[in-house]
Amino acid sequence: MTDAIDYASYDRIRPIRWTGDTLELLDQRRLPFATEYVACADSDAVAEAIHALAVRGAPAIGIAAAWGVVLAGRAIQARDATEAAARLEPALRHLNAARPTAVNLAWALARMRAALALAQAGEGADWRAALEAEARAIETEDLAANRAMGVLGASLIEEGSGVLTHCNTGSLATAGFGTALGVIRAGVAQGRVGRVYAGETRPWNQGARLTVWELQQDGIDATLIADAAASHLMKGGEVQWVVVGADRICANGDVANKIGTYQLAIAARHHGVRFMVVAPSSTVDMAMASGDLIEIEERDPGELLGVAGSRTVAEGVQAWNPVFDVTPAELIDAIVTEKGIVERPHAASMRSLFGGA
Ligand SMILES: CSC[C@H]1O[C@H](OP(=O)(O)O)[C@H](O)[C@@H]1O
Repeated sequence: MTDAIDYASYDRIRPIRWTGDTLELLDQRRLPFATEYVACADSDAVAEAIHALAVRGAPAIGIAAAWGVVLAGRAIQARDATEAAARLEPALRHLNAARPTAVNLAWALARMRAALALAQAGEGADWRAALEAEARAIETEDLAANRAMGVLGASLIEEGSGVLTHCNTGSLATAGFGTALGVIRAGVAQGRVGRVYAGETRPWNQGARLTVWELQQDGIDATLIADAAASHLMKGGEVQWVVVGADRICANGDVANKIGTYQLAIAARHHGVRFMVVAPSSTVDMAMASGDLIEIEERDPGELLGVAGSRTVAEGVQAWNPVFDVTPAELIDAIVTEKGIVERPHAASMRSLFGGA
């Protein structure tokens, strides 16, 4: 069934470009009406781009941070990998502080630290080359994982199904092809997904500005709905699966994802719609026991007070802007990763696929 998928045709959108000297990031604040790249010449610029959502999406921010470490390595002098590790630590901590919820950021930085430790063991081998090789490996592994998850997740979906997705989990949020959007792409190619619905995903509108634009580039018809229309859509029987991404998957199967995911899971269970979470194993955090321990990022309330720069709320009104929530494992029918599928996840089934912390 994978021969139905022309993966190369999904590679048109490249949110992260390493030029050899700088990191170019497709500015997702400007999409879909302007295609502009932010050129980052140092790791601080990468950290700022991650915090400002010029680049966003759990896997994508990990990949960008890895290249940020490569840029930091270009900016220091160090006799060997041991000295480099000490001199680079402030830059890694600054990158890690850019956003708290997606574990992929910390996971990628831990991979970069490990690459330095390995170079250290190699008696001061070319540690800059080791960092660049690791950043490239993180990126290529993510693309391979997405392509594998696409087919794996699609295999759960019966022919002609309707699917609702949330936020953006496509090429813009990853090294390519996407996580939940990869399942939708594979499912459409195989005739398993017949109808695609995307929630606008207030307040940053990742669904309205990014997901339906990505699918349009693929020639895939998607219907945009207001977040508030999701339960009404499910009640009408048009949707058999809700398919979403993740920012952190805990040891007991609880999942942090874009705000609004939790209420989609509640509505899905009420209406007999199945709920699938799709994420690479770099999003699994077996060291975090449950979702109530996850730090939920709260962003500027101003993101709620207007749209595209024009204010929609009266002056002086208070707003609260948590941008993630936690869906408990008992509301999830399947967690799909490149390592395999955990159906009806719980601590034991998570351990059997991912081992202990
Ligand atoms: C495959 S992206 C995973 C995840 O990241 C997004 O958050 P954000 O747009 O704030 O970076 C969203 O929660 C996606 O589901």
